[in-house]
Amino acid sequence: MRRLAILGASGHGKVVADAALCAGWDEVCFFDDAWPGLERNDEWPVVGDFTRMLRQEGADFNAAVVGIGRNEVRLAKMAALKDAGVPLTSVVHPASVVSRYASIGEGCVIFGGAIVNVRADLGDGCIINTGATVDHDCRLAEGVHISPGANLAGNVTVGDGSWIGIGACVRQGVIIGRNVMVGAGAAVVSDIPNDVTVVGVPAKVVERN
Ligand SMILES: CC(=O)SCCNC(=O)CCNC(=O)[C@H](O)C(C)(C)COP(=O)(O)OP(=O)(O)OC[C@H]1O[C@@H](n2cnc3c(N)ncnc32)[C@H](O)[C@@H]1OP(=O)(O)O
Repeated sequence: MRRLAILGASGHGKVVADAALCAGWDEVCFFDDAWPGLERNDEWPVVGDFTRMLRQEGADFNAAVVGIGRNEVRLAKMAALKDAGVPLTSVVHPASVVSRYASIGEGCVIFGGAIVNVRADLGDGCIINTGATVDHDCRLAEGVHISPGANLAGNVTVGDGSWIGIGACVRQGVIIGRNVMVGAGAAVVSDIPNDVTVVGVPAKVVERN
């Protein structure tokens, strides 16, 4: 019996749980700081807070994944789990298509309908959400989130902690900096510097983060 521990009893966490069970895990359990007030996340038990997860108390588990959408929080929790010696894993939904020539970092989640094409390189803690595509030779740094239905053309680079919003698209070869927010439905056709929010078609900077 193999049990996966998920940090973060949220909606995103539920999708991670469902993907994990589809991918062959026998059971999942959640850890969340809302425990012990929060006992369940939908179908699944919440068995402890983050402190208990770090100590591997509350339930036996074989590996852990962080199911938290906020990129900087996800990376910080992953680092703490690693320091505590908790084994991290990635979850890849069997109805995604991940090239055998792609490289997937530790603690990534790839949901149903997503495609990661040949020689794409994903850093640790990335989320490739439902139906998103990451095409050939893309390089995603750590903690990047590609939202549902967003499309990266070939050879796109995305920096640490950046978030590509739902339904956005990125032209081939574009370099997106770190800590960038690309708004829902944006079309990114030129390079984007660090620490900005861009929206629109074509995408323009509207805010410094
Ligand atoms: C499974 C899941 O749920 S995964 C989650 C997927 N979610 C996403 O991808 C969310 C992406 N987020 C967005 O697009 C957000 O709207 C952001 C980050 C770009 C901006 O959010 P906020 O800072 O809260 O902006 P706010 O909603 O207050 O809007 C400010 C202005 O920008 C405009 N605006 C906001 N988002 C966009 C957008 N994507 N494209 C164009 N204009 C936008 C608003 O219309 C508003 O304009 P106004 O001042 O003329 O009225």
